[in-house]
Amino acid sequence: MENVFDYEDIQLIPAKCIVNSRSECDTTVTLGGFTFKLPVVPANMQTIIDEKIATFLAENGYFYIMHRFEPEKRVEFIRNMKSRGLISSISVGVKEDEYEFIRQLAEDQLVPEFITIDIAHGHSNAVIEMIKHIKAHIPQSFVIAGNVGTPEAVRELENAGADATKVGIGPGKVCITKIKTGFGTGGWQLAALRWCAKAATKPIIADGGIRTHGDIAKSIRFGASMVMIGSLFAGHEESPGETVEKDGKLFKEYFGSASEFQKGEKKNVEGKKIFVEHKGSLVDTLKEMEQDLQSSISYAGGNKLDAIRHVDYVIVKNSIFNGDRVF
Ligand SMILES: NC(=O)C1=CN([C@@H]2O[C@H](COP(=O)(O)OP(=O)(O)OC[C@H]3O[C@@H](n4cnc5c(N)ncnc54)[C@H](OP(=O)(O)O)[C@@H]3O)[C@@H](O)[C@H]2O)C=CC1
Ligand SMILES: Nc1nc2c(ncn2[C@@H]2O[C@H](COP(=O)(O)O)[C@@H](O)[C@H]2O)c(=O)[nH]1
Repeated sequence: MENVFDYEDIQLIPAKCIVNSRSECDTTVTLGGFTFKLPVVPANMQTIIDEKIATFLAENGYFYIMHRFEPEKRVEFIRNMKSRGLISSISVGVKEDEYEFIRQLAEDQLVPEFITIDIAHGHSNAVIEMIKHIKAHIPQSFVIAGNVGTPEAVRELENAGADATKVGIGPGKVCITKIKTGFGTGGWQLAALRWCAKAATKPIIADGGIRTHGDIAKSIRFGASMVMIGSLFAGHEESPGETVEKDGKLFKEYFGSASEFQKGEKKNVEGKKIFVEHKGSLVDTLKEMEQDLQSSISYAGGNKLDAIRHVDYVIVKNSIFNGDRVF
């Protein structure tokens, strides 16, 4: 692999502005035949999304993926979303029970619009078999498969029938895969995304490592159709994590899906728990993300998201922040 870089190492180069106001810039994106307000999806993790947030996002035109850590609630969740005329978007694993779950959905003719296969090492026969199983039983569902970090993996999952692949092994804020295994895209997630996107014939979701709203634009530039984000969505009033007070300040917990806290046991732990500062309302963050992305589109010299895909860039190697803190 030549040129290896990450979000911090890149700056996008402005092109002549064609709008009179940033509000003219359109941040919408289409995935699986549906149009969403932002090319952003909160991570399918238990401290990031719950049924209430999923409903809010669906009602307001945002994409969401419900997590898979309360498997017994999924059927009722899909039924509820459908009864309200909302998109249902769930996650599955690859263990035996999940095969039965998919068969059950098919039998009940309960078709989620989106199914995400969510495991750590997605370049595996386990994921390939699950993609085929879903496509055999509920072919109408849009299948997102992951996570992967190489073009070979993207091709194999696409060939197995995945409608989109999710790229990112180890760049997450609460990830310790890189430390515990020595593997992953941590530290070069943006370059890995570019590498994978060159091989992809279907949409790619960039997952993990987003630390600023500008990183969303950079992900789009390097080939993502959608960006999955955990840490920036943690710590909101609405976030499911526990709230704690420390020295008069409010914090909320954010833990990894492969952490001891999620698993309830210390086995194959590849995630940790952190406390993030309370951030206020999720609505405000979504609004700010939209405004920042509208601004990115204007700097790209266009009025649609696609303009960002064509801008030039420079590699500045860790010097963007010039020693400053991000916020
Ligand atoms: N994006 C990322 O960088 C990472 C994300 N995660 C998240 O943590 C959660 C748990 O993930 P995961 O442990 O995969 O889910 P599961 O615990 O459901 O495991 C899925 C299956 O894959 C097997 N498996 C897991 N890791 C590997 C591996 N490295 N090699 C071979 N087989 C493996 C498991 O068996 P067994 O446990 O017996 O090995 C199990 O059969 C998910 O939500 C996932 O997205 C976790 C790590 C990295
Ligand atoms: N290695 C691990 N990765 C994890 C774990 N739980 C979630 N994740 C991944 O992180 C992203 C979110 O990243 P962020 O930088 O935006 O916070 C999430 O979507 C998963 O792919 C874990 O326990 N270990």
